[in-house]
Amino acid sequence: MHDTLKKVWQLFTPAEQRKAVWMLLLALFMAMAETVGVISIMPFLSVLARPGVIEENPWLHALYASLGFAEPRTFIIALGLASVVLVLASSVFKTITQHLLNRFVHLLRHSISSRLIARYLAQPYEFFIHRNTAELSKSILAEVDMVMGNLIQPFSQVIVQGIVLLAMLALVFAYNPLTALAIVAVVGTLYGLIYLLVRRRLKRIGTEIVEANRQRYQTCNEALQGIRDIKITHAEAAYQQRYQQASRTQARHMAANETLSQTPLYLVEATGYTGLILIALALLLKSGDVAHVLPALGLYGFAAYRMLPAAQIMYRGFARLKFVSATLDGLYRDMSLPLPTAAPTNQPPIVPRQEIRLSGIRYAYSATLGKPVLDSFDLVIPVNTSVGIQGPSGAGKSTVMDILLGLLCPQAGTLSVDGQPVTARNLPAWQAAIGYVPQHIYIADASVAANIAFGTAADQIDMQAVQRAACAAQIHDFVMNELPQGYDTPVGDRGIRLSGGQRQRIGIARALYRDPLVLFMDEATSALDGATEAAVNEAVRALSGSKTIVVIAHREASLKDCAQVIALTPSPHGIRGDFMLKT
Ligand SMILES: Nc1ncnc2c1ncn2[C@@H]1O[C@H](COP(=O)(O)OP(=O)(O)OP(=O)(O)O)[C@@H](O)[C@H]1O
Repeated sequence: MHDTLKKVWQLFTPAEQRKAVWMLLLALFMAMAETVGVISIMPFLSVLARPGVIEENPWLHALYASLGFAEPRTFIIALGLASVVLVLASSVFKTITQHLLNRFVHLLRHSISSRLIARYLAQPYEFFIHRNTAELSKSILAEVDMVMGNLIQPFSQVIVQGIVLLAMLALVFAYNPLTALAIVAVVGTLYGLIYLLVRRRLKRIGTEIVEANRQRYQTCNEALQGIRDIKITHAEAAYQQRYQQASRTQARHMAANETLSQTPLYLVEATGYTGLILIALALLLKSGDVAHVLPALGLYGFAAYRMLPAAQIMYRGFARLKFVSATLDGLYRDMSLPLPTAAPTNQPPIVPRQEIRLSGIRYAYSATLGKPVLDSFDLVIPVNTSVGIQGPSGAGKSTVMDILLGLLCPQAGTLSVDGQPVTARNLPAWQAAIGYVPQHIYIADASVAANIAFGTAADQIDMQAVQRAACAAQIHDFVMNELPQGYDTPVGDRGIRLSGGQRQRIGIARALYRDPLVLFMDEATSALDGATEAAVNEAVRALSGSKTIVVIAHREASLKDCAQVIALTPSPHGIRGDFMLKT
């Protein structure tokens, strides 16, 4: 448990840790207010039952005398009113404190999930090659909530209720130490035994629920992203079943968690009330006078009324700590991902004047570390020329492009621009100089203009640049003549309202929006008809008259205008780095 709490503590920023200490203090005051509220009824009950107690009890006597009461009846009324005021004041204080605690917990949820998404986004591209994106969404959206709901919120309650419990016990102890010890023994043994019995099961279902959640998110993601293939292959039932299985496991485990963390309440409640009746009978038999028994019974009754829920809430907090520990482990691991040192953002773009060069590149994907895709690979791209990269499927064309883009970091060799190596520090400056059209274009559910000016805030979109890029990409006429709201027309989720070729042209326009001097195109025109492809290629070349263009294409025709074509060929040893120059 110490380990779990340490992990939770480390999820907080230093400011949140300080705030947590304040919250702890507030919780302490809240518990004290609660205790004062409950205890304040005791003098009232005592005097009500037996006014003679005013003379016997020095505190009550001093109060009675100093406030100048003439008769017990008005004193009883005053005590009753004072108790009501104290209970009301304590309720107001508790409500305010509870709101502050709730605010703290929910802002913490917001802070942790925001920091988690920021940490993911700061990871190098290679991180996303290894991790399933549905799993990352699950961590940001579901697991932070799960940890907050099952751990931090209940834990703040454990503290408040723990203090209430201690205060009540102290009260009973002051009145009758033996009874207090008996309560500790009975309630402690009951909860302790139940906790020992269920904790393994809680941990197991807590681990299984992480896996069930992963499956739910992944299935949902796959089913909705691959809906076309699902429709064609009639795979709806298979996906539905996969989702149902995971969802049912999750539901069963959630229910088991609820039950396991609630069950003792009924048992302990029954034991508590049995104990109360036994104490009442014992007191009555001993004194034979109901008036003598009433204050003691009032005290035990109130103590039980506050203690049993407090003990239950504490037990539930500990049970949930066990249940959620597997989820917390995953969250803690991801929140501890190293943050790459942020490169300065105000560097001017690295615009090549002579050449872009790859030298001695070795790159192996981590899944196949022993089998590099590229080994001792060299490539020189002179500026203001267009270079084509050709080769059979799987030869490593996209890998070369990803290294040129700075998305993949080679294990050996360098990418340099005019002799200046591109490193993590100046990578943003290199990327600011390039435009890229990927093989699969991602279209956001936004307007045509927002998709072309991708990543630009809506009020900062340069419409002139949008139109210039759209004209070059041969999409301007379509946007103006056929879309109902022109550049403001929403294109639907992943551009579902557009044809493949239209999506591709939007991708090309996006790469051209910032009018980059270097343009990388990975199968960028493969979905276009011959005439449109020729027009796009011509427009790209003509756009500034002096661009360095690197094109990957399967089709010879797509590369016919390139000044040189590099053909990647797999070597007999599985190492692909040989290339031949066609001019
Ligand atoms: N994430 C990855 N993990 C492991 N291996 C990978 C990964 N991505 C690509 N590969 C492997 O690297 C090799 C080169 O892939 P790459 O995508 O660069 O080829 P390509 O020439 O662009 O192919 P295509 O023309 O089919 O797009 C392939 O053998 C592929 O299986």
